[in-house]
Amino acid sequence: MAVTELSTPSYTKTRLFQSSQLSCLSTHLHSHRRLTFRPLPHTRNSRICCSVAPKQVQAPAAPEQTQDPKSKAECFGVFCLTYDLIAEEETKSWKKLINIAVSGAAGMISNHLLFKLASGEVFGPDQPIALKLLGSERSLQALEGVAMELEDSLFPLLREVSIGIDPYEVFQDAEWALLIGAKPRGPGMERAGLLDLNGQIFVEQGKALNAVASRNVKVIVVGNPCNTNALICLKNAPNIPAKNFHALTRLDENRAKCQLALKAGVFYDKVSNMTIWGNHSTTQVPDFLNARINGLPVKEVIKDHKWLEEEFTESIQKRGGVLIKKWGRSSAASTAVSIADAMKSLVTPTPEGDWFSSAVYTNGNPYGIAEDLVFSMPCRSKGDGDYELVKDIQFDDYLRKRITKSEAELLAEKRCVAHLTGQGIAVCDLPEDTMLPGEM
Ligand SMILES: NC(=O)C1=CN([C@@H]2O[C@H](COP(=O)(O)OP(=O)(O)OC[C@H]3O[C@@H](n4cnc5c(N)ncnc54)[C@H](OP(=O)(O)O)[C@@H]3O)[C@@H](O)[C@H]2O)C=CC1
Ligand SMILES: O=C([O-])CC(=O)C(=O)O
Repeated sequence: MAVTELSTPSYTKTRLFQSSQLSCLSTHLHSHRRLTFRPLPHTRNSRICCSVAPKQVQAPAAPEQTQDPKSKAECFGVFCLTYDLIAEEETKSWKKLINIAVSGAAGMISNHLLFKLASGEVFGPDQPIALKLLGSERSLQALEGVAMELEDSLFPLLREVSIGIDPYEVFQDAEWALLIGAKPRGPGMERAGLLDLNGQIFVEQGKALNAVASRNVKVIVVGNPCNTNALICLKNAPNIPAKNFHALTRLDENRAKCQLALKAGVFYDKVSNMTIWGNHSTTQVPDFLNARINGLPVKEVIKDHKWLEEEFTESIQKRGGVLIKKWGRSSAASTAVSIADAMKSLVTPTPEGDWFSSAVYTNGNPYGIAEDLVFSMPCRSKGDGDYELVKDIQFDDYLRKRITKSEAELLAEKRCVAHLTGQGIAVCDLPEDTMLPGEM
């Protein structure tokens, strides 16, 4: 590939220059989606950048016709350019590129999340990223629209974007997999039907992660019912540590912190140690026994314990549904914020004495919760992507009873998807047709 060193080695300028000049190239590449562009190794610390003259762009290789282009993950537009990385002082200190795969990438949550990730908000200003976006036949065109917006955003840290509809392609070498895509429950659909339908998606995606993702990929399942989808996914990915799978309950934690702050008349950064226990459903348990406001137990600050047990608890369990009634669609922006929070909690050391909630695999948990579930619990991280469960937690009868109810629900969901987890024949005896937060 011919590359020319620009006289002004300003990284920002270079990116702007490229993008404004390359719209026609981008179009050209779109109209030749069948062509395969052979990427050069992604290098760091070299002092050359891509230039704008057509000859300076890597020439497309001869078309390879062996694979159906629809099933192949392809780089998108300006992200198909290969160039040696710029030699700005800034980029010399950049870390190694990380691969982030996102399913449901054309959906509403992703539409917020992708831009947060690309901005550097989660991994910091020295962490370049590659986004690998999974869509479907039905969403492929919308996915191109998403990728076009990413192009137009000129994010310096966003080095690669590829889109595709085959998880075996898209999840290749993924170090993070954010599994957002799932079918919403339609009118008249039983919860068992939803578990089965979405479960099939997570069987396939678990198998694909197992086959092609990084062996230490961190997986966050958002698509509902997220706890049981995460269980299905991890059971179908036996070569990836079960500990690496999370189901998102950070939105519930954030909601609970906000409502406690409101009641106590403090700003929400004063609320800490907030655990959500159990399922991301209306049986979830926002734990006001162990949470703190200004470092004090919540029950010492909010004396109205009846409010905590009844109004507060129910308002968190059902907040997603209330929001849907007002908005006409489910929480997307705040969910994206909470996914970013959940990721940051794993890559940043947890502040001393505090913790965060995540639904993780119960395997030797210290709380007596049934093993082999994905259950939201209090976690701490050293910032290395891993976590440990918090040990010094108090329980009382109220908390135990509520946790047991959510546990029973998850055990029933597990029996209902046994055919998808390799654990025998499914028996759907869901105790009551409890709801996702958004179904109320
Ligand atoms: N855990 C949590 O805290 C929260 C979870 N959620 C859940 O996140 C998920 C995504 O929400 P959101 O982005 O708002 O939803 P959208 O409807 O905007 O996007 C969902 C995506 O799921 C994909 N999908 C997969 N299979 C189907 C199917 N059979 N029918 C229709 N779409 C399908 C679609 O992408 P494609 O066609 O590319 O496959 C679609 O783009 C939902 O399951 C929602 O319930 C939402 C809020 C909070
Ligand atoms: O059910 C949904 O899609 C919405 C949801 O999970 C929530 O808002 O917590």
